[in-house]
This record gives sequence, C-alpha cells and structure tokens, in this order.
Amino acid sequence: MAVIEVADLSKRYGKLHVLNGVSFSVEQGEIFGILGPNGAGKTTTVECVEGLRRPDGGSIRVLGLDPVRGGRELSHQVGVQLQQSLLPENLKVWEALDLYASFYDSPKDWRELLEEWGLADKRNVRFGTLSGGQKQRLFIALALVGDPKVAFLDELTTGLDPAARRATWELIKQVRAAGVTVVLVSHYMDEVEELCDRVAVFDRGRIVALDTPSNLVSAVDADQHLRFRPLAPLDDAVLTGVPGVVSVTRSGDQVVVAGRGDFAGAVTSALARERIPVAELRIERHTLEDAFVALTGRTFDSEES
Ligand SMILES: Nc1ncnc2c1ncn2[C@@H]1O[C@H](COP(=O)(O)OP(=O)(O)OP(=O)(O)O)[C@@H](O)[C@H]1O
Repeated sequence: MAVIEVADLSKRYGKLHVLNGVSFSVEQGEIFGILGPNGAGKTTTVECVEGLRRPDGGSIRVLGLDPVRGGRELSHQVGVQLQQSLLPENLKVWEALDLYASFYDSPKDWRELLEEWGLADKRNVRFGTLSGGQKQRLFIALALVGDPKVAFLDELTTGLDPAARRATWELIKQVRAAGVTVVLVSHYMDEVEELCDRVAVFDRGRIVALDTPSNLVSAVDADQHLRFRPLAPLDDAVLTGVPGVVSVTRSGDQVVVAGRGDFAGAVTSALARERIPVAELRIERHTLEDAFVALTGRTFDSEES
C-alpha cells in the first residue's frame, strides 16, 4: 500500500523552476531515500509533502489525505525532523519532549525515547548547552515522539561522529522494524546505501532515477577496476588480451586493470596460468556516487546552477 503518492509535482520560486514534474510513491514500512546535491529540490519536495509549502502543480496524497487541506488530521500521524530546527536555548531536554508529546493524541512515552536515543543523562540539561550530536538526536526523538506512521528525517546524521552515525543508522532500522515508514532526505551516499530500501535520485528539480540502491549501482555502465601488486615480472600483454579487459595501466607498483562484465575472474585465471603471484588484490566496485555521475554527467558535489 502506498503511504505517499506524489504525481507531477511542480514548484516555482518567482521565475526559478525548482521542481518540474516530480512523481513517486512511498510504500508502507519502507525507508525511502531522497538523494541529490545541494539545491536539487529535495527539501522543497519534502516540505510540499509535509504540507509546509504549497505546490504550483501536481497532486500529493499522504495516508490518503491532501497535506494542505488535511493538514490537521495528518499532523497527528506524521513526524517531522526539520532541517534547521531550533528550540529555545533555555528549554530543558525533557521539557522539549514533553511539549512535543502534548501536540499528539497518543504520543510515545518520551522517557523511553530518552533511553533509546542516549539522552537519558541529559534529561535536565538545557537545549543550548547540548553538543551538535546531542541536538541532532533530540530532533530525531522529537520527530518520533508522536508515534507517527510516517517520519520525515532531513539530513539525519549531520554533525554526528562516525560511531554516532552508525548507532543512529541502527536505531532508524529499528524504527522501520516497528512499522514506521521513513522518508530520508540525504546527500550522504553511504547512508542511503546502508538504510534505504529505495531511493529517488534528484537532479535539478527532477527525479533522474528511482530504484533500490543496489539496482542503481549495478545499472552503471562504466568500467570496473581491479588493482593488485604483482610479485613477479608481468608483461601487460598477458592481460590486455583477456576477455572483458579494456585497459591495463600502472600506478606505482600497482597494476590497474579496467574492464567490464566478468573480467575479474578471467584476469585472476590468466595470472594463475602464468604463475604470477599477486598481493593487495582488490576490485573497486561501483558506488552510488558512480551511479549519480552516470545518470547526470556531473559529480555529486557540484552545486546546482
Ligand atoms: N523560499 C525560497 N525562495 C526562493 N528560492 C528558494 C526558496 N527555497 C529554496 N529555494 C531555492 O530552490 C532551489 C531548491 O532548494 P531546496 O532547498 O529544495 O534544495 P535541496 O535539494 O533540499 O538542497 P539542500 O541539500 O541544500 O537543502 C535552490 O536553488 C534554492 O536556493
């Protein structure tokens, strides 16, 4: 069952067309990723879906309701982590959770959320004195305190250190396991690969691909690279004739073989046949970043113009 249905969404700011015909649906219980570089239109899309912005065209349904007209009814079933959420500096952690819980019909017990999100010992601490990571975890807890059916999380792990990011990912998986549908806005490729069941790749106000992260990666039609250090003299001609090999180059004492299809197995067989032992053998598999470049012709970090 689709929890969110977006069809042909368009949005302008003055003369700037920010969204042009964006369509997607989010199924119940999935983590749906919205990935794209800065300015691609991710936040505008999500804010339209949340009912915070009015689209210029297209239709949106969330749990069967129009987010603008059904806003009141929806707000009890939806949790939102705002991108630049700000709370009064003096508000204590427990007061923030208690306040947010009061907005909902049947909120979660915020004491449990404090435990889950590692904030139990910060209960009486004022918001203004929390670290960046603690603020971020509090914002996620606030998005979940209403026990929502759908949670929108925007730049989930910004400001968290690597261990805290991993811990957050595990908690988000638990949120999914509890049946909550999650829409995750991100520009972190690793996060999307780790968490998302499906991902919509945004570029310049359009969705250029929508699939599982692994399907997006395997659709990349570009050379793969196999690297190794030969431990005996190697004539490149041994490898250039191997089926699937596109090129053989050297990088210091490493050999880099570019190829397609099943070339890696054929290369290692050829090395074995020639009795050339190798060290540090590794295949550089494609990533979501490669998929983005293949889809748009641009690197992910280039800003939208
Ligand atoms: N209120 C606004 N008025 C005018 N232009 C806006 C407004 N909000 C966003 N924009 C512009 O619309 C475009 C899309 O912005 P949006 O925030 O949706 O992108 P994004 O993909 O979420 O980027 P980021 O990752 O930086 O948040 C950008 O060019 C942005 O400058």
